[in-house]
Amino acid sequence: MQRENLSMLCDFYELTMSNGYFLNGFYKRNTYFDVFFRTVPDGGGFAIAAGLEQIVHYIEQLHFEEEDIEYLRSKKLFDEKFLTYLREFKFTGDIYAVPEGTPVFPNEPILTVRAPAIEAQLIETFVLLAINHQSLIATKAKRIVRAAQGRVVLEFGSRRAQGADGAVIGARAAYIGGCAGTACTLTDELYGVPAGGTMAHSWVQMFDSEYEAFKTYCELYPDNTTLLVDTYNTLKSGVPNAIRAFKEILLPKGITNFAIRLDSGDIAYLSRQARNMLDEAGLSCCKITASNALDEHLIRDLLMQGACIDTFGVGERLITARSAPVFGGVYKLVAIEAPDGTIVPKIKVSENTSKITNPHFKKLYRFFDNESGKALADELCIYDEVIDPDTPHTIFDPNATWKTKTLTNFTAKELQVPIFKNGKRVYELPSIHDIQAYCTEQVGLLWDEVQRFENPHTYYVDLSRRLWDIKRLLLQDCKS
Ligand SMILES: Nc1ncnc2c1ncn2[C@@H]1O[C@H](COP(=O)(O)OP(=O)(O)OP(=O)(O)O)[C@@H](O)[C@H]1O
Ligand SMILES: O=P(O)(O)OC[C@H]1O[C@H](OP(=O)(O)OP(=O)(O)O)[C@H](O)[C@@H]1O
Ligand SMILES: O=C(O)c1cccnc1
Repeated sequence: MQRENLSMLCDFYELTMSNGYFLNGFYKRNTYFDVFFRTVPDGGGFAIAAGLEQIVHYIEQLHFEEEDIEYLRSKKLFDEKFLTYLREFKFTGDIYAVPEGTPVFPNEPILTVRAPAIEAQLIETFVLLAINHQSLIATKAKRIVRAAQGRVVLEFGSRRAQGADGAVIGARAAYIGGCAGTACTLTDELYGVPAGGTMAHSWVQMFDSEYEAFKTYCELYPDNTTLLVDTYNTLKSGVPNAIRAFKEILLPKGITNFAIRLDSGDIAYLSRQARNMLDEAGLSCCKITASNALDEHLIRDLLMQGACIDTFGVGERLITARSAPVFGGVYKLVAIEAPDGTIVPKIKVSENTSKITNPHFKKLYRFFDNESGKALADELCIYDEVIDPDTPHTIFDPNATWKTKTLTNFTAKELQVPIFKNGKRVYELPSIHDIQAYCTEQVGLLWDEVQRFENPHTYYVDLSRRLWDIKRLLLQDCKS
């Protein structure tokens, strides 16, 4: 969380390598690292980038305390001069990243670090954990929200999250992905994600009667009351008692924005029956919330069954991204600077061609069709390449180079923006509401074929001709 110093939250090898860089004279050598991922969770067509704000806070407070240095000394592995260097350690490099909420695709750099070797190495673990966690949850939330087809989705998962960060930061990411709010109070206090909720079964059980429980709650919280109707018998007692409480307590006050919540049983059937009962009682204003181990598949299924649901409360399957709980973002060295400042591209080779990295300090462009406004393809270019939108631009599939497409009436947008320059922040963090709105807008610019749940079209992430040539030469020259 943003108030803690998390400099020691790194894999131990970052420190042993850094000690080695220090002793081998590499530590002033500028390096370039890219963060990218290889597959979209759940077989989706796109992911949502998130986690940058936590990285910014982390970088800004990056330093080692005396007690950290004492701990490292106790390991008897680190050179005294390295430990002295850590005393003054701070981040002095550059970071470029796509803004949070941007739809992103496999193999493109979400974030790029240019920094002296030790600095770039030491931040690897935190940078990856922030992006991997929040991008995972934002991507899952976007799927769930899209399945709800405009209905409200609330994040209810804190109690089932994997730890405090999983809950608090996870709820932040869920909001970026389009949830309307969260049950997590701390996420509201820290990040301004609207917190709210309904009631638990314990409230209903506490009173002598269900009606008394409902009546008391309506009197206490007349605005936005949601009554949980499944503690005893949803249709025989829960809904009738709720109708009575609404009519006796809220309607006379002119209040009409209330709801019931269904949390067990056949939600499609119960919601249709409850809707009929509410309508017949003249309470068509009453909304219906549903919860109980929901996810995008169940929500789609419920809607296909004609469920009458206005709001979905989604907990465990969202906050743990249960169906695909790993966002495989990686942090790879793509270039180093020679002592004269020349940028030397580096590649990581693999038997598995999809794991071969894209070398060099790069730019990431997204092309939009000027007529439809839709995103056409992304292209990775060398850092000094400029794309002229007034000249036709031919892109090609890097894995099947004969497949080409020439773009004419297009806009080219650079996706990464500078976040840090020489260790100083140059980026103003947007509000969480602006991030959510940006995410909604940008996802709307993807073709439906890329957005669909099953077997989406693969969105093109191409390499410029220059980058492709450099990659090919590096692969030819590569020495083991
Ligand atoms: N109509 C439906 N179609 C598909 N899935 C549903 C439907 N109604 C409920 N579910 C889902 O079925 C799962 C289990 O519900 P089930 O009725 O077996 O248990 P429950 O209602 O939690 O039981 P309990 O009464 O003990 O709380 C939940 O994930 C729930 O969201
Ligand atoms: O199922 P999820 O998607 O995780 O949604 C959150 C669940 O948490 C609550 O149940 P819980 O049994 O923990 O408490 P309650 O019955 O006392 O509300 C709530 O009633 C939901 O069922
Ligand atoms: O407010 C709610 O209804 C709620 C909050 C957390 C978990 N389940 C439900």
